[in-house]
Amino acid sequence: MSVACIVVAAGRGERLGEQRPKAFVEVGGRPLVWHALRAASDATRVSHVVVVAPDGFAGDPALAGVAAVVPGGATRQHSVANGLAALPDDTEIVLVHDAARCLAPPALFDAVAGAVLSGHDAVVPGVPVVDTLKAVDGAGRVTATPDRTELRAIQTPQGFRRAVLERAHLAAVERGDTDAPDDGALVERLGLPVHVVAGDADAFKVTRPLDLLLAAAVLSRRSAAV
Ligand SMILES: Nc1ccn([C@@H]2O[C@H](COP(=O)(O)OP(=O)(O)OP(=O)(O)O)[C@@H](O)[C@H]2O)c(=O)n1
Ligand SMILES: C[C@](O)(CO)[C@H](O)COP(=O)(O)O
Repeated sequence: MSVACIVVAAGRGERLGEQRPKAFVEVGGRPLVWHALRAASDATRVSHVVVVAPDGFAGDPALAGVAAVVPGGATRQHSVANGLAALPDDTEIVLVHDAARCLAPPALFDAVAGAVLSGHDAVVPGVPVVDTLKAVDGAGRVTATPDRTELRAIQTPQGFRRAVLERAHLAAVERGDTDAPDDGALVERLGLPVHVVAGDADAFKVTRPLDLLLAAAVLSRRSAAV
């Protein structure tokens, strides 16, 4: 079955606070999106990669060799929809990955694709939550402390049977949803099951400046190990 991966890289990166779009900020001498694309290409089950790029970056050398480069949308959800529209006709399984999770290992792409191939229509990787989480109301008062053992921090790549993901995005447009937190949430809103597989500590999202230091440390650890 043909597996394609959409790498979304069109965000601004407001929380990182750099001049250039976050996916084009460098770590270990290469842009985040370069690392993400390399991992997607190194995954044995992925046969086609589409990257969603910010305005003015379609010709950036970091994207060289990628099968399709498409423009970003106003939100992550719109960017994924643009990537979906550019998939080859024979794609049956779609992985959606954040360029910001630039160090997710190829094995994680393969594990997620494998779970879809084994019969789950929607698969998200997740890791146990390490902090105690509390729900808080507008007045700053705690309203609940959910049981942490039932919570997972959800990562990408997320994997879907193509028809399910397309249906989920179409239904979102019909409902007027524009900014879903992730693609799994759109499938949940269809009332369909979403399966969680084990995530990977290296698939953390580069969001704030401290995350860039962590990414550099992970890359150093990897190069010391070879
Ligand atoms: N309109 C958008 C917004 C986000 N993304 C992508 O979605 C991923 C996850 O989003 P996030 O980490 O929130 O990135 P930004 O939106 O860039 O970050 P911020 O909210 O800090 O601006 C990133 O790879 C980002 O490039 C995208 O392709 N198009
Ligand atoms: C898709 C995602 O990475 C899953 O954890 C996350 O929801 C993206 O969130 P953000 O608000 O775009 O940082």
